[in-house]
Amino acid sequence: MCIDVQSLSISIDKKTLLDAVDLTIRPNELTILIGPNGAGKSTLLKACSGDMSPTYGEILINQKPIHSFSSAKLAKTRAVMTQSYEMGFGFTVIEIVSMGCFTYEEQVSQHQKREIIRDVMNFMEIAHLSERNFMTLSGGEQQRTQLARVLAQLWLPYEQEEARYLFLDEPTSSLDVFHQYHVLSLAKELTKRNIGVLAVVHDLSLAASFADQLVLINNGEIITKGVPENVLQRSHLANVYGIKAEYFHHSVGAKPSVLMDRKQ
Ligand SMILES: Nc1ncnc2c1ncn2[C@@H]1O[C@H](COP(=O)(O)OP(=O)(O)OP(=O)(O)O)[C@@H](O)[C@H]1O
Repeated sequence: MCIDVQSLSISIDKKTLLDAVDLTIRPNELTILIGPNGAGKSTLLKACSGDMSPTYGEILINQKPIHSFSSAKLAKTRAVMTQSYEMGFGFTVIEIVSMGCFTYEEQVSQHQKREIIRDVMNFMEIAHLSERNFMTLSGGEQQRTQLARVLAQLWLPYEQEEARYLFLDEPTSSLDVFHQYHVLSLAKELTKRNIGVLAVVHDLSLAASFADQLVLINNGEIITKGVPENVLQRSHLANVYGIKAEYFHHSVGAKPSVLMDRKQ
């Protein structure tokens, strides 16, 4: 069980967005995509979640081609948080979170759905915002609301033993330091429920602290992938970001970090 991306290429109007990408996204792992602006991270996330079609190559979810999934089956198999929240207009927080329950069928009672909504709102610390209009929230509050919505979609264990997946495009971009760690800790926690998580994160230290698999992308290609200490080598950081920086992990209990040289 995994998402298997094989020789994936995507081109639009003669521009190559992704070029021969191979990647495995495993349940029980947090995979983090890093890379400069315009590298192709969101495009790869959209392709893996079924929101964008390959020009070449194949994406298998749990051994089945992604294009063979009905939209209902896809919605039960994966949840997606994108960078834009076009659906927020005119809704309260609790209404938005409730939208995450659309995949649950008759066997889930209204009472159970209310419990799911309550639990995910508590989890994301937005219960006090329940009746607020989404458009009046701060950027961080909006992000936590959208996260609660996608969590609601995957909150109940799946009846079959199929792996599921969560896609998060820059889930920490508007969050303060506490909530950045909270959200990635939560993503990591979800991997223990047979869920594979793919997230785009710009902060290299944050990515290094949480990723089981780190994937460095530039110009639509995977430059390297693996454990953070191998990916975040000085030469890779220099070539891809044009920065002088070093990966540090001082002791087992401490989080790793990527430190920039004083002189660039
Ligand atoms: N629909 C599209 N049509 C044409 N070009 C596109 C389209 N979508 C994305 N691109 C281009 O493809 C490249 C990769 O975009 P993508 O959004 O995947 O980058 P990213 O790594 O997520 O960047 P960022 O960190 O800035 O969010 C960019 O140059 C972008 O302008």
